[in-house]
Amino acid sequence: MSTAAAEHTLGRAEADGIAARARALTKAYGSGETTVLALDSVDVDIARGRFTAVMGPSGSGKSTLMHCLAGLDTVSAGQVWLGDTEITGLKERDLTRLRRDRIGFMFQSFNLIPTLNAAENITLPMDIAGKKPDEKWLNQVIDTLGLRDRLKHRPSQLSGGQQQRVACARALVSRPELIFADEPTGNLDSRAGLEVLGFLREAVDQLGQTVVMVTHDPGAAAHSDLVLFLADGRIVDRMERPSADAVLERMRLFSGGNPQPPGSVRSAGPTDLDKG
Ligand SMILES: Nc1ncnc2c1ncn2[C@@H]1O[C@H](COP(=O)(O)OP(=O)(O)OP(=O)(O)O)[C@@H](O)[C@H]1O
Repeated sequence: MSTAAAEHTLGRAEADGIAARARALTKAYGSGETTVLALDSVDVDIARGRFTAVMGPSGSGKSTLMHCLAGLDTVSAGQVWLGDTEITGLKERDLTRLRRDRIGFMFQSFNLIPTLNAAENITLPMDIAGKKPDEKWLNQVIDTLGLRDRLKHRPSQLSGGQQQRVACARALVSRPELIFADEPTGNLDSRAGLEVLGFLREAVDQLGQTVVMVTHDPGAAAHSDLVLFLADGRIVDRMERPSADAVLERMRLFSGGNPQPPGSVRSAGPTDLDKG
C-alpha cells in the first residue's frame, strides 16, 4: 500500500472506531519444507469499545494472531496497525514502548510479581514507565474489580480468581487502547472464571475498554460481543452476540475434535504467550 493510501486507510480506521487492524497478515515459522504457515493473509478489524473473542482448534493460529496484533512477534508479510500507528516495521525499542503505553496484557498464569503486594503489582507497569496513574481511574478500576480490601496482600495470599483480578487491574490501569487476554480463565475454577469474565465485560461496558480474548471455551466466548473463528491460519467465520451452544456447534464444524463443553472454563492446554 502506498503511504498516501495507508494514511487514507488509517484516517478511516480512526473514524470507524477501529482499535487494531491487520491486512494480509501472514506469519510463517521455519523455512523450506518445514515451513509452517501460522497465519495466512488474515484481514481483521478489532472494533473499539467491544469485547472480541478469538477461537479455533489447537494450532489454528490464535496465539500467533494475538502476538502479531500486540507487536510481540514480527510478521512475515502484511501490515498491522494499533489505532493510527502502523506497528509492522517499528523498531524493537519503539514496540516495547508502544506495548507498555498502549496495550494491556492478561495471561493464563497471571504473571504477578510474588514479592509485591496487589497495589504494587497493579501500578508496576506505570511505575516502570515513570508515570503516575490517574488516581480517579485507579480507584474506579480497584472498586470495579472488588480489590479494595486486598491491596496489601501478596499474590500468595490471594485466591486464583483474586490474582487474576489483580492482573486485570494491572492491564487496565494505564487505560490502554487495547487489552489482550490469553486464556484468562485457563487456570481458574468455573466460579472464579465466570467472575473474571464478568469483570472483563464490565471493563468494556462500564469503563469503555476494548478487549480481545483468546479462549478454547465456548462458555467464555459467550461473554464477548463477537467471536472470530480461526482455522489453519485463516479467519473462517464470525459470530455476533454468541451463545455458548452456538459457539460449540460452530467449533465442531472446524475442529473435528472435541471442544470443551460450555461452562467449562479450564483450558485444554498450555499457552506459549507468557512472554509479554
Ligand atoms: N515459535 C514457533 N516455531 C515454529 N512453529 C510455531 C511457533 N509458534 C507457533 N508455531 C506453529 O504455528 C501454528 C499456530 O500456532 P499458534 O500457537 O498460534 O496456535 P493456537 O491456535 O494458539 O494453538 P493453541 O490453541 O494450541 O494454543 C501451529 O502449527 C504451531 O505449531
